[in-house]
Amino acid sequence: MIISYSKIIEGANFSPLAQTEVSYQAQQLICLDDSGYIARIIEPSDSDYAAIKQIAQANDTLTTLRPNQYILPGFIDLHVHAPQWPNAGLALDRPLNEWLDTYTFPLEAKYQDLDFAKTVYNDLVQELLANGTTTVLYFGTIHNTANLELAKACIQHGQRGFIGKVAMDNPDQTPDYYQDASAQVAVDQTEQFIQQLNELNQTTDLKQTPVITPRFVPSCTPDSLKGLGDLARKYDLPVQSHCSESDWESGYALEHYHMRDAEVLDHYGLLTDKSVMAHGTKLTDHDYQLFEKQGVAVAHCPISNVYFGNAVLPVKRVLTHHVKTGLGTDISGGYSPSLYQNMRQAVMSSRMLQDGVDNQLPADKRGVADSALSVKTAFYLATRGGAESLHLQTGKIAEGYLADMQVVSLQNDFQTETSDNIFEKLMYQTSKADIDQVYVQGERVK
Ligand SMILES: Nc1nc2[nH]cnc2c(=O)[nH]1
Repeated sequence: MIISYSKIIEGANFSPLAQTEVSYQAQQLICLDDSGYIARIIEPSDSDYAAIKQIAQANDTLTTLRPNQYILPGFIDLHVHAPQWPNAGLALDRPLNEWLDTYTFPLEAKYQDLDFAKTVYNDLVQELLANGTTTVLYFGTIHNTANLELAKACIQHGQRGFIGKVAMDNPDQTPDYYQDASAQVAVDQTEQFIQQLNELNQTTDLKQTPVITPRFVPSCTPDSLKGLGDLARKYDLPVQSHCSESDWESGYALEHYHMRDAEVLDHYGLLTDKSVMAHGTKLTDHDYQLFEKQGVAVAHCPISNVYFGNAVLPVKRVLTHHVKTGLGTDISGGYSPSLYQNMRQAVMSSRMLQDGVDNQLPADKRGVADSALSVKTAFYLATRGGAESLHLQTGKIAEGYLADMQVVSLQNDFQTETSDNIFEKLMYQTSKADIDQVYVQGERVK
């Protein structure tokens, strides 16, 4: 049957097939329905290709790509601190706890100023979209009015946001100018934000999801962790936190709870199949087993981990344990808003893990065998890995998936005889300026 679609994009596309495989199609019609899904993909060999293309041309709903343009799924960033955007690129030479106290908490405290919040959040959301990122898992601040501004910026500019009011009530680990006044306040404000966001969602088709967000074990008290675990269960919502990010962080849990920090979060009901834990550089095999059992995902933040992680996350090992894994920029522990840059760093860090870095050691003692990631796996993490972590039907160019896509130009188009060459060049050479179009749920947002 010949039907018309709300938009059709004609061109070549790459899409993840599996953790180590990517599919390439040289020419297809990607047909979108009016709820923002890919309704149908039509091959040039299909008998109705020409007729459907002609209808779209007549309706002015066809976009035909140039020969050097490629469609990719939109990226999913699993870890962004929205309020830290003004600090991107600053102070990365300090250890995590010092960086938080000296640079991060003073900046986050400023978001009681709504004008400041609006300015920063509008800029950040547009910047991430311009970099091809269509869904983001955000930490906000402790301030609900500012967190709502972040949600409004996502709606206005057309990005799918998962947004958490940050809970941090431990007076020993948070400054008095930036903390929740008590565990009860942290939990009540989190519940209030859930309700406020649900109300805001009545006004839009692009739903923003509230996320339970204990900052990390050190900045919360046992009472707030327990209250937040109860909320996660009551509302069946995603949870995000930092877990085993550094020697200091994992040491804190051992010293104060005599448990690993993953176990502390699990004890309070915060590890569920909707939980996304950032970093995890210090997780053990025992923790991976716990994550697999509970269905917890890891947000791998390869740039940030170079500065604060104290180790390289062995992504292949994590995947071998069947732990869902995606990528995060961790602005501003990571300096770049681009998941392309993070895919590259994921590959580079994994190769350094495999070879080792101490040139005084013999080759066979220097590294961790079988650690190197391919760029195809990095692409998987930025697309399907993120989507699986958030239970989203996206991250793939396929029928029945959300039409979250980016159209990228390959400028340096020498040596492009094979689709693998084209794919590798796109992964390693794309910059923001090469991302020509971005679609979220079928709407063009760049
Ligand atoms: N990278 C990073 N780690 C944290 N641990 C607790 N808070 C933070 C943060 O803002 N950034």
